[in-house]
Parts: sequence; structure tokens; C-alpha cells
Amino acid sequence: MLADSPAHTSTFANESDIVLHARLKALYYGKFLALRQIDLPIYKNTITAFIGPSGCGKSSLLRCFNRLNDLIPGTRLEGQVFFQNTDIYHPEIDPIALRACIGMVFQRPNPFPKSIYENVSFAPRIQLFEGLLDEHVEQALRRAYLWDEVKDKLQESALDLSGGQQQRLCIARALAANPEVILMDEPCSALDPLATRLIEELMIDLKQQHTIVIVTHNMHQAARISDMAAFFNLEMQEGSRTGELVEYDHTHVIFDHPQNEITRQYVEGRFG
Ligand SMILES: Nc1ncnc2c1ncn2[C@@H]1O[C@H](COP(=O)(O)OP(=O)(O)OP(=O)(O)O)[C@@H](O)[C@H]1O
Repeated sequence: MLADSPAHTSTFANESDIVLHARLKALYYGKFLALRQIDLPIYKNTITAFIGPSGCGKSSLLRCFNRLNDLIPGTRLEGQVFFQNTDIYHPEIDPIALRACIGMVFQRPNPFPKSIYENVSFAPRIQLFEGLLDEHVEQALRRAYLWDEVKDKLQESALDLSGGQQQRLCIARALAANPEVILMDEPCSALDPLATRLIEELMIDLKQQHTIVIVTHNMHQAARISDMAAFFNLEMQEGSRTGELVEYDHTHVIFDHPQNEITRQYVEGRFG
């Protein structure tokens, strides 16, 4: 697998374990080349961490996986991104349906200004969910480690929850859509250490049933929770600093035995 990708040194055994696969030639914002030559498979039921210095394109790549970059005018992707062997940029793919399968949690908790219940029931309602909605909402809140804290105030505003609770609510909202993959863009950067630890435990729990991709600046977090780690860096291309994938491997390899000297310097905190 990926013999053409020098950045990728060892792999999981089975190609059928690949859920997502980015094969990008380039990602542009207008004329600005943000990312180039990315060949990156994401494996089922793992946590994959994207690490690297600011501006190297981690969030941009994350957004390619559920076509959130489509919403940014002037964005142009050359290449393909496969989800379960289907190119998600094919004209027949409905990006809204895709985003139910590939959910996203952002840096700042962003609950809707509605009740806790309405937040979690939002996606199933749109999906015309036919089961027992109350039970579905409870299940999602339980899976996000939030049920006990909110079960008596489901009709209260989500905005009255603490930051950590809001972030778990956003995870519950994503879970209620039954996603295969959950993308997380620095989900703990606005949270205190206790709230962070809870979300980390939650992620480890969730990977039993979902595949998780996380962007993080926190090297300890990447080392603690991820199975695979992708290190990106910036190189001069077409007159600007462009993100490139330097090395992708099992997290313990990236942190303990990286193949690339730049990766070593970054994970040891010697640049970035
Ligand atoms: N909407 C946008 N329009 C134009 N340029 C953008 C846009 N979003 C990101 N960029 C540019 O693309 C490059 C990659 O940005 P991106 O946010 O993906 O990097 P990152 O590695 O996630 O950074 P950070 O770690 O600081 O969040 C940067 O040069 C950034 O300025």
C-alpha cells in the first residue's frame, strides 16, 4: 500500500481497514497553494492526529474530508478524497448527506442557541429518524458522557452549559447523526485540563464504534490518545509557504523513532 508515498513508512496490515483516503495534488485558496501532494489513508476505529506548525494546512485537510472547504469561496481541490472507496468530490455526492456520515467538532464549542434537546435531536429530525427520538437523544448524550449532568434540564438553553459541557454536547449532536467518522479540529484548545481529560477519555471510548481524526497542537495529547500521527510542515512552493505531509506512521513511531529529522525536532519541541 502507498509504496508511492515516501512519507508513509509503515502501515496497518489490511487495506480494507481504510475508511478515508486523501489523494490530493493540491489545495488552493484563490491563487494561494495551501497544501500539496498529500497521500493519506485514515484507518477504521483509530484516532489519527494531525500535528505540525501553524499554517501547515492541518485544518484545511481536515475540512477536505467532509467538504467543508466547499463553503469557502475560491477554494479549489486537485485530486480525490475517498470515503469507503467513493470519491466524495464526485458531482453526484450530496455534501450535506456526507456531513452526516462524517461529522465535525470545532475548536470553539458551537451549540445552536436552542435547548439541549433540540441540539441533539437536530440531525435525526432532518434525517427523518423513525425510531424513538427521546431514547436516541438520551443515548447520544450518554455516549458523550453528558447525560447525568443534563437529564433534568433538557429543555434549557445549551448556551447555559459550561464550555466543557458545550463541547460534549457538540459531540452528542454529531453522534446523534450516526456518523462513521468524527473530525475534531482542536476540540480541547478552549477547555481546562479536567474538561480536556474527559474529552480525551471520550474519544478513546468512541473509537470502538467510530473513526476519529483530530487536529491538535498539544503533543502530549497526540501521544496520549492517537494511534496514528501525521506530521505536516511548510515548504516554499510557487512563491509561498505550502503545507506538505512529512511523515505518517503509528504514533509511537512518530514520537519515539521518527524517520525524518524535522519530525524529531518538532515532536521534541525544538521548533514550531
Ligand atoms: N478560508 C481561507 N482563506 C484563505 N486562506 C486560508 C483559509 N483558511 C486557511 N487559509 C490559509 O491556508 C494555510 C493553512 O491554514 P490552516 O488553518 O489549514 O493551517 P493549520 O495547520 O490548521 O494552522 P493552525 O495550526 O494555526 O490552525 C494558511 O496559510 C492559512 O492562512
